[in-house]
Amino acid sequence: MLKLQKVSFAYHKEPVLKNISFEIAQGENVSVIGESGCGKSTLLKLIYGLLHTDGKITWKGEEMLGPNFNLVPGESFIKYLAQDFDLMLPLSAADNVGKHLSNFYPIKKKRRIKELLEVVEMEDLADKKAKLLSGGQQQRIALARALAKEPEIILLDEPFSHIDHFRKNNLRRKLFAYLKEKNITCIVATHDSTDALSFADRTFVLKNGSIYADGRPEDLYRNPPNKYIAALFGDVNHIMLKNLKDKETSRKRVVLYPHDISIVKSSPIKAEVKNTYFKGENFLIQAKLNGEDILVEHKTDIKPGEIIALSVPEKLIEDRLK
Ligand SMILES: Nc1ncnc2c1ncn2[C@@H]1O[C@H](COP(=O)(O)OP(=O)(O)OP(=O)(O)O)[C@@H](O)[C@H]1O
Repeated sequence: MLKLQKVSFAYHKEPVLKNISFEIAQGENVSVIGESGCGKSTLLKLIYGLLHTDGKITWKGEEMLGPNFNLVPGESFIKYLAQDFDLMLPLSAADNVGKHLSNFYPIKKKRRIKELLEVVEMEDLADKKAKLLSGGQQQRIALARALAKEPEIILLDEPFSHIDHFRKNNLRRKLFAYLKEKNITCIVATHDSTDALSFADRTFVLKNGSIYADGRPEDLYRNPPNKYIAALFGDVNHIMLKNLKDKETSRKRVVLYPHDISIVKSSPIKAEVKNTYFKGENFLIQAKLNGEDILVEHKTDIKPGEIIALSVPEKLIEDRLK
């Protein structure tokens, strides 16, 4: 188990992380989400041992003492994939992957490099120099290198940020299945809601230097406690209740995703369409509801200027207000 107790950190005066405590089980996949600058990378660097904290970080009961006590910062059983990939550019893709593997068993080493290149779908480019690879290809090689020595914990900072959509989904499925199979504990700092929703066992939301929410991704998505959390998963509305409910007088607002709101034949809730955006399977309709901007998902295009009637299930509103 990875355990953090009262971990705080400041680069200068202002603390970036304040009294963070949590436990992560071996083999668990945790995603860390939060707005840019909230401290996701800093948290990973603290766990890896690049930054010092007065708090306590333990793995399987052993305290990790951090850079003030280790000659070479960074724990050997942890791999940290930073946002800059730190590859050896003159070396080939394969040599980068095998950089930390022992030369004592050359056949074993070759087999391991091949296995890893397959995981990141880079077998065809094994002999190409890293400097000649694209950003996404370099990122995949850096991922393979991080896995090479089978770490006990892997810390991934925006691991798919340079990889195209087409490849990303397949790579994600392969990588996270591989980590589960090997029981490698994984923490992913990400802006990408798919990383958080589809693959994580648990999601931490960071805000103002603290763990603002800690839960199953499904629960955080379905019942977002507030707009900040809902917005991390995509477009979100924060609508005045009185614009949705007759006789409502309070100033309460409710968090609703665009797909929570339906366009119906008739209803007392009327809005004027301002813009329509094609989103593949659906259109995102931007409309004005009593002066408030509202986003609604709909199967077909609707022209600006048209008046639409909207409906939201009562039960959903009640649940979101709880
Ligand atoms: N080396 C540094 N020196 C001083 N301040 C830093 C340093 N690195 C980060 N910071 C500051 O610490 C805060 C947290 O940064 P961090 O990189 O951990 O955030 P993040 O959530 O990972 O951001 P992003 O999502 O944009 O990658 C930011 O305000 C940032 O400006």
